Amino acid sequence: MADSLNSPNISDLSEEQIIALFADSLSSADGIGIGDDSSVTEGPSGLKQFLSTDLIVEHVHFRRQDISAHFLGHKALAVNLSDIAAMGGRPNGFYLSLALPKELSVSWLRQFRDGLLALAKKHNILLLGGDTTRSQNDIIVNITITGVGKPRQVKLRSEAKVGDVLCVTGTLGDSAAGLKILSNPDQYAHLTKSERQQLLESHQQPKPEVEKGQWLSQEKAVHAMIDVSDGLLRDAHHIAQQSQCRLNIELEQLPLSQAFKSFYEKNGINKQAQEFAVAGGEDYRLLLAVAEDAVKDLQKRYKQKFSTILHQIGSVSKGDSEVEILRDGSPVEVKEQEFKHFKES
Ligand SMILES: Nc1ncnc2c1ncn2[C@@H]1O[C@H](COP(=O)(O)OP(=O)(O)OP(=O)(O)O)[C@@H](O)[C@H]1O
Ligand SMILES: Cc1ncc(C[n+]2csc(CCOP(=O)(O)O)c2C)c(N)n1
Ligand SMILES: [Mg+2]
Repeated sequence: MADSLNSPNISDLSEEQIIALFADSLSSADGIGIGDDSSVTEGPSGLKQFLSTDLIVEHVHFRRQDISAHFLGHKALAVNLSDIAAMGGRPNGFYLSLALPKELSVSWLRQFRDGLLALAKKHNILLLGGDTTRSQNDIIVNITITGVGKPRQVKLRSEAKVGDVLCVTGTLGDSAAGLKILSNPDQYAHLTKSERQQLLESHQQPKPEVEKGQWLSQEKAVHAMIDVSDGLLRDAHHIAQQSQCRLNIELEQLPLSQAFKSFYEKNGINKQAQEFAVAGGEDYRLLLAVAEDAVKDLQKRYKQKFSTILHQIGSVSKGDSEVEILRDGSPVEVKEQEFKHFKES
């Protein structure tokens, strides 16, 4: 008791510092434990087993009036599937834990279930168990997901190499723009109905890139992979820290959707749009470090397979474990706020 009186509270710590209280090091040399998008252990039939867990908390990850129960069910599973995708794994089962306030309607819960199970069915994965309890006021959802992959195809955050090229599987910033629209609906009347719809959909119904992750995992030239959940800047930082090299991201190369550009057009501030896209979170795209001599061929085959572009957005170089953001080749300081649950690390 006396100790807690003198103790600062946890808002003085970063998320990384809080996690470090439970783990000696965030980067385990063999990639087995804490520090990646999932843990990696021995699985059945000589495969590796992936396991990951994610919390969704009302007021932190969503506001009840902003998202239907169906979409929330979808999103709760999607963010977990994305972590398995980032490892190059094939998801195979999940557990669902719920803390629910007594006043919640049965109809809300049924719709949540339908959204969740529709996505589970699409990915052919089974609900294996969970836990159910009461909460005072807020809805809290936790999903733990499992997956498998071939040992040589496991993609870690720690394997980026100096000279690699950075690629991203799709546009960035749409989800963060969707969140802005939900927060200030009147400010974005200049968007067409379909632009608005597209941005809201990215936020409320993200599409985890499971098939792309598995396809990319077969490529030896893909050295490292992570999913972009906290925002490109923060997630690139995780690769930089764990691979102990410098990541350089070129703002002009960032893939931005037409709807996202329109979202920003009103102010005519394109520079700000790029910075918003680099900082904004919940994109659920894959960021990868690829051997430079293989990237052109990989992009060609990726285009043939998925009819979409694997965007080249930067490079990996020797240096401190930091991320440098460049505009026209010169470093810039990004002023947009990154998403942080706690203090800046
Ligand atoms: N309380 C905790 N105790 C032990 N390990 C933790 C704890 N919280 C997070 N971790 C581990 O720390 C690493 C980073 O966690 P984090 O939640 O940031 O994962 P992420 O994939 O980067 O983000 P997201 O939660 O958006 O999927 C992961 O390996 C995770 O398992
Ligand atoms: C009401 C509300 N406020 C803010 C946000 C934005 N947001 C919440 S969590 C997160 C990063 C990933 O989280 P985690 O690492 O916990 O998976 C982001 C960008 C939101 N979706 N809803
Ligand atoms: Mg992740």
